[in-house]
Amino acid sequence: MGCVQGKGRAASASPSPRASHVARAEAGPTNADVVKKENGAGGAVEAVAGEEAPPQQPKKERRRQAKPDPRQGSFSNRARGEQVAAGWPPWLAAVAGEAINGWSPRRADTFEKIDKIGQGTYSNVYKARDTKSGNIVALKKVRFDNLEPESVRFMAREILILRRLDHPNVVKLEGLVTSRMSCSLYLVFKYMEHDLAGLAASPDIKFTEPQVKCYMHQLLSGLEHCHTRGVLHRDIKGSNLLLDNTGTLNIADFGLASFFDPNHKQPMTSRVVTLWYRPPELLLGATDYGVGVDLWSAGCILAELLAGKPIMPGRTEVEQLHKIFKLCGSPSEEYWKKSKLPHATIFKPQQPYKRCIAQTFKDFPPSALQLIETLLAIDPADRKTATDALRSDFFTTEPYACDPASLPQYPPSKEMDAKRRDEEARRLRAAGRSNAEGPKKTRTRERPRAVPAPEANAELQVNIDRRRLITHANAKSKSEKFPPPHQDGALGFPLGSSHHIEPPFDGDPADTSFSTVFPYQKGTAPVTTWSGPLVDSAQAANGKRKKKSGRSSKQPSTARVR
Ligand SMILES: Nc1ncnc2c1ncn2[C@@H]1O[C@H](COP(=O)(O)OP(=O)(O)OP(=O)(O)O)[C@@H](O)[C@H]1O
Repeated sequence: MGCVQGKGRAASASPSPRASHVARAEAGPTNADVVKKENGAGGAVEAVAGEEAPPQQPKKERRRQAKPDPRQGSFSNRARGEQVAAGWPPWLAAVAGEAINGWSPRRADTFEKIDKIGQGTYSNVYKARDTKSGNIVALKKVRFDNLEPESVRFMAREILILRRLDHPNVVKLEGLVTSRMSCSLYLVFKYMEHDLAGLAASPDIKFTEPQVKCYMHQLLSGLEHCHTRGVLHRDIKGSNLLLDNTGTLNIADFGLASFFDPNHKQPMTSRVVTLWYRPPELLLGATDYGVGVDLWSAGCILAELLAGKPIMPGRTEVEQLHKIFKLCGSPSEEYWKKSKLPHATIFKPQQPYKRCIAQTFKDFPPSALQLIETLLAIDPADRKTATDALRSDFFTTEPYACDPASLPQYPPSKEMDAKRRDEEARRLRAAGRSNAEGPKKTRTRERPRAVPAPEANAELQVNIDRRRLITHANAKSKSEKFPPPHQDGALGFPLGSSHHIEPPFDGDPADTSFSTVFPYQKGTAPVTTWSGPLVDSAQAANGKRKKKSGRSSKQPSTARVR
């Protein structure tokens, strides 16, 4: 992209002293700053930079911001100029001024890359050493293929949200790495050794009830904080729940998160949340939703931790809704009427489904079952709040949650580690050694992967296009000087499943993938088919079966919502 590493005058530490002031000033949403601006039909996302006024700006400057340029946000030219002078790249200052306000960029050469530890839809994540502090950190490199302002605004939204949050169970953004001449950006986080998906999928790990309570308490505490600060996470799943070796859980990956204000509702996209953890109202096209979406995902995780496997592993949106109705019952007549969900006419089953959570999870502890019943309520209003969940019998009756520090120290178990083990096992099998020591030695079980939030940022066409091209690298394990962002290219394979199976929605006798009784004990989880395609609900409902086709399976819905 023609970027060269410049001698950007980068300050030594980030956040700068002013940053903590900014963080304080950002404490808690106000009507003015909770301005969720997802795009309208086919439109671009409004400037994230306009979402909140910079704290403590001189009056004159605030007056000038009264009529902000909607494309540029409310940040003044002077402020942008100062940011560029401080070492920020102009493309970032131009559209993400608010997000970087008060911070100074860290230089890439002050980090030593150790390993690639994660790959997301929009990012590569590296373990690195901060040569200034000596700390081990995670660097999330956000890919910008050609610096489209919309992509940058999305990333700015993630940064703004992260800066608004400050809680022991929410990942903390410690700084940003870039330079004036760079085309990319690294987000610096504390390094976390595990993620809950990795641990839960490990055949050697079985959680006790106090351990499940410990993880759930931390998850719900983190969610309570997000929700009271006006943030919906919108992608709660095991691989986004990071754990360190002290047993602390951090909610991570705010790439799909959004500001919301229950008193000033703005329509939001329904195309968020990874499929297995996506609540029925989103599958039914709701654009007016709230904390219930995260609580549903939390309910799925609670049941998964107790059952030892994902409880509703749908391959398509249609199948997901079917699994939900079979387990949680179909919505009541009253709810169909009240909710006015866009896809109600398409998906309303002819015969109502009866709720059978209690029978399905009959071996679960009663207080856990009670909480699952609440969190997996079909009507989001019945899921109540994270605060209510924290006060439930599940946490106030024995056995109590264990102390995080008493949790065992686990060997590496990240999705990436598990993927490597799977790949190694596959390689050995392919080499004809499957009957010898291979599978025994690697002691792995292939992990199914949940379909990520479909068009994660369904709002953003450029990101959808990019997903078709995303590539990944074979991680190197040697420690090396961290390259400047612009030299650290993305590599690899196109994302997306090649399978494209659309099960019939109603009364499908072929659907044997869902076991209806879960013992409260982690058994050997079956090898489950992975990520299904993301299908357009309307097409699916029309019963169109698509052939195996990577491209069509990744076609975004053209319907867009704000
Ligand atoms: N602070 C951290 N410490 C250790 N590993 C991390 C950290 N942050 C992220 N990772 C790893 O990198 C992976 C991808 O990170 P993240 O989920 O933030 O990126 P993403 O591009 O938004 O991903 P996705 O497409 O899954 O939403 C995580 O699943 C995790 O394994």
